[in-house]
Parts: sequence; C-alpha cells; structure tokens
Amino acid sequence: MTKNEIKIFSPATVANVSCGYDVLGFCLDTIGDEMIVRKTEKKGIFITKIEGYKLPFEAKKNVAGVSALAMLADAQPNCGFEIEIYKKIKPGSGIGSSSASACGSVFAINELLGRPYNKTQVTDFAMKGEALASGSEHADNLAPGIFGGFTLVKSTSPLEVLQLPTPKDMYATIIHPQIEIKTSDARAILPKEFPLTDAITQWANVGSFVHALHTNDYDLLKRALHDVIVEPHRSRLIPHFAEVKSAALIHGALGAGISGAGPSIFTLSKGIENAKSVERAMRDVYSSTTIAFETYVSRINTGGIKIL
Ligand SMILES: Nc1ncnc2c1ncn2[C@@H]1O[C@H](COP(=O)(O)OP(=O)(O)OP(=O)(O)O)[C@@H](O)[C@H]1O
Ligand SMILES: N[C@@H](CCO)C(=O)O
Repeated sequence: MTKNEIKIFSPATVANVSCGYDVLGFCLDTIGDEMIVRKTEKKGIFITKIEGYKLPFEAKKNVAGVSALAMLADAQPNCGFEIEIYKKIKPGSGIGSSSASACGSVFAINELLGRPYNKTQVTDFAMKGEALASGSEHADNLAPGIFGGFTLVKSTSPLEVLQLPTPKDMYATIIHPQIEIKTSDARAILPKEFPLTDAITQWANVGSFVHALHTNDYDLLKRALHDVIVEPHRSRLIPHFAEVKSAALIHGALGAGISGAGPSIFTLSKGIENAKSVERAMRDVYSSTTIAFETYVSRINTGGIKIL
C-alpha cells in the first residue's frame, strides 16, 4: 500500500568540483533541507509552508513546484500534493539550495506514487525546476542529490547520469561567506569561447579525476583538481578567494575551488583530521575580515536524499 505522506532530508551538493563545470558533482551529509509532501484530493501542487528563508509560495515560481508540476503533467495522477519546505540551505549559497528543493519534491512524489520513475527520470523532472533558478537545464547539483556520492552527467538531452565511486576516507570542507551570488549571474559572466589549450587541460583533468576516483588514487586526484576555464572568471566575485584557497592547500586539502556558482568554497581532504585542519585554516582567513561565514565538514554522502 502506498503512503499518503512522506518526510525527507534533501542534502546540499557541490557542483563542478573544479574541473567538471556542469558535469561533476558530489553530495554532502551535514547540511540539507527537510521537506514534507502529502497527497491531496484536489489536483495540483500546493506549497503550504516555507520556513527558514523567504521564497515564493506560488508553485510556478518555486523550483520545488516547477519540477513537481513537470512530473504531474507526465504521471497524471488522480490526486494533488502539498509541499512543506524547511529550508536550511541558504538560496544563492553555491551548495545547491535550489537543487535540494527541485529534486526533493519529485523524489517524494515519486515515492508517494509507488515509484513509477527511475532515478534518471526523477532527475530529469528536477532539471525543469532547476532551470527556473539558473536559466538553463543542467543536472550537476541534482544528480548527486538523487543518486548520492560523486556523479558525472554524461549528457542532459537525453539525460544520462553515471554514478562514480567514492574513495575511502574522503571528506569535504565548505566555507560559505554570507553573500549571495545568483547562479544566473555567475553563468552570464563566463566567456562563450575558450582557447583550445585550456580546453585540453580541462578535459585531461576531468578524465584524470574520474580515473582517480575509480582507483582510489589520492595523488592523481590532487593533480586533477584544477579549473582553468571557470575559476579565473568567477573567483573575482568571491572576496578573499585566493587566500582561502591557498590556506586550505597549505593545511592539507587535496584541492580547493568554487562550489557550484559560489560564493561557497569547497575542499576535499583525505581523513577527518585533515578536513578539520583545513576548516580552521579557512575560518582564520575570514575571521580577520568583516565578512560573516559558516563552515561545514562533511563525509561524502553516498546515499543521497533520505526518507526520515
Ligand atoms: N525552493 C527554492 N529553494 C531555493 N531557491 C529557490 C527556490 N525556489 C526559487 N528559488 C530561487 O532560486 C534562486 C537561488 O538559486 P541559485 O541557483 O541561484 O542558488 P543555489 O542553488 O544556492 O546555487 P548553486 O546552484 O550554485 O549551488 C533564488 O533566486 C531563489 O529565490
Ligand atoms: N554548474 C552550475 C552549478 C550551479 O547551478 C554552474 O556552475 O553554473
């Protein structure tokens, strides 16, 4: 028998992972939103509660509503759904705030409908919601939320997601300076063309990163975590980016870069002690400024969205 109500934890995610603009991502487990979704007799999508941040209640203006409406248009169920969003991930943070809502609603509705769609199809509906926030369809935040762990989006049309292995002992440290960068703005500042030499460096890094995950090769992973395409343009939107990155690398991070469209900065480390030492080093940089910030140390969440 299918349930009438479900409560979920929809985790924050890190997109791009330096070398993989729009294709690589991974899932965190210490920060995420909670959502409650329940069936209603009346057809349609009704956002009835939003706590944490001010966001639109109108389904067509909220990413959770847009992805849910896309799923309903296809599934044509004999009921509707109301959605409560308990938002912990600040919108415009760069750790997939919009994505957590966009995939949370469709994950939950799929469960309440008896799971008619597979993970790729659920991600495809979520992409319709994410497009509202970023102005384009991409799935590098959504796929790690739905599949868990590290993911590679092989293509968006048709959507093809590859789940990648997570090396043992891998931790992420995130610092989130409390300024907002809209993904649509961060995309608009990127050049439309890049030198072929930079493209060659970048795709060699993506291939090496994926190989490193498969072979548990931390040394190769460290050498692959570089971004010559996007970071040079976006880093100027993030105050003290260069100092934070260099402090993280000096204190044992394997790599550091912009999380999604920023302003959060992510690092990957081997072992919790390194991850915590990187956290202290990054906090020290912002502590000497007037910028408010938060930090998170997290295991890589290999399960993705969780039913509570
Ligand atoms: N349910 C929702 N949750 C979060 N943001 C939403 C939601 N619905 C609409 N939005 C809008 O989406 C924008 C935030 O999305 P944006 O992609 O810019 O940030 P992000 O998801 O934190 O970043 P990134 O994708 O880089 O990790 C804001 O303008 C916000 O008002
Ligand atoms: N790949 C996306 C992630 C943010 O949605 C970007 O960097 O613009």
